[in-house]
Amino acid sequence: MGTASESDFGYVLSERKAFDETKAGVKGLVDAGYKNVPGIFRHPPQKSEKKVSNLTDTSHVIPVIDLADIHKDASKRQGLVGIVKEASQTWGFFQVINHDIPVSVLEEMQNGVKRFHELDAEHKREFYSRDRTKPFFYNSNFDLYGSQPALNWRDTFKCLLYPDVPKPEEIPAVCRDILLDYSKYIMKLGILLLELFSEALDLSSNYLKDIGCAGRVFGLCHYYPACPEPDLTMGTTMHSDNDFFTILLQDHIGGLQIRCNDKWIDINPVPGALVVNIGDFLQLITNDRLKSAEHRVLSNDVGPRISVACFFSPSVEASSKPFGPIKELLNEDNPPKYRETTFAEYEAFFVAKGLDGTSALAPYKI
Ligand SMILES: O=C(O)CCC(=O)C(=O)O
Ligand SMILES: [Fe+2]
Repeated sequence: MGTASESDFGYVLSERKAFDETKAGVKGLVDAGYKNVPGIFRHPPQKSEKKVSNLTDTSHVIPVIDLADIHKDASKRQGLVGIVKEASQTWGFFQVINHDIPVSVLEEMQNGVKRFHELDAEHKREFYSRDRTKPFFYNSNFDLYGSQPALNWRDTFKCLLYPDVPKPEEIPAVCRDILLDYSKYIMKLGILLLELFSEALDLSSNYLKDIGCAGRVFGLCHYYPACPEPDLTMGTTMHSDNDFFTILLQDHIGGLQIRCNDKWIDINPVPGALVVNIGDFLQLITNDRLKSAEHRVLSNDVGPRISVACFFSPSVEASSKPFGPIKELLNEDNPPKYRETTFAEYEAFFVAKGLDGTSALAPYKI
């Protein structure tokens, strides 16, 4: 795999394979001293869709919701539910602070992810896999063999967090303790968010939890190496998440953007905050009451950028059961907008398609 020139941009299966077989990810390219982005990572020009700063235009500020008062009294809670509802309907994204996860835990989680990705290549390659059923594995570009035109400048490890965590010996020692710790905090916050989403929909507090919206949770722990030519590639191409909702921890580097009215809006890092976003499956079961937003991550000449995305999905058993718009949310004026589907079918479609910029929800629209 030589250094690519401008002209050999494109989908070259043999080069993707050669990259895969290094089992060293994008970090391996950087360590090998690549000064140019190889052709398989070169995206068609898209950053010309200019970044929009949300600093000057207050209509583009994604809310930062302070959860400190959530258990204080009913009217405070009602107020917060209103803000969550508004943000989930308008943006599909918000940030939360005072969420009860100590900053020391957030920092150690980022450090643990960094330590894993910076293990020596020989040790790390033992964990390299494309077997999605494994409770812990790492690779680069889950959709490497998909149809998307170019790869992303990112490596990822995936760890199951609920209902089971991997056996201790299945998790590398450098991130074992913190993953086990983080999973407990994330479940608690995830259940609270499901209560708030339920209340925002005028359903009973436990509704979304009881239908299995926190049946299985896993973390995607991303490492975006500094990129020598960041304008030629992407950290993560545009997509919406294929789950009910996601709790995302991002570091201080930035680059996460959401798409709104054909503009890209920055989700600026806020110290101590977690980003929450609605996934396609919550949009489907709420019949478009809550919206999943398309988002992407720009690559950067500064790095590595670390992020941890915790995906809330149906349990393995519930993945083969049909989900459709919640009956309580339907009436004559609000007929179902989606046909029923199983999560397994939807997920298989999402994975086969890869992050090619198209919607995985569209085929289920009535
Ligand atoms: O790294 C990020 O900030 C976002 C990652 C993401 O969008 C995802 O894992 O679905
Ligand atoms: Fe995402």
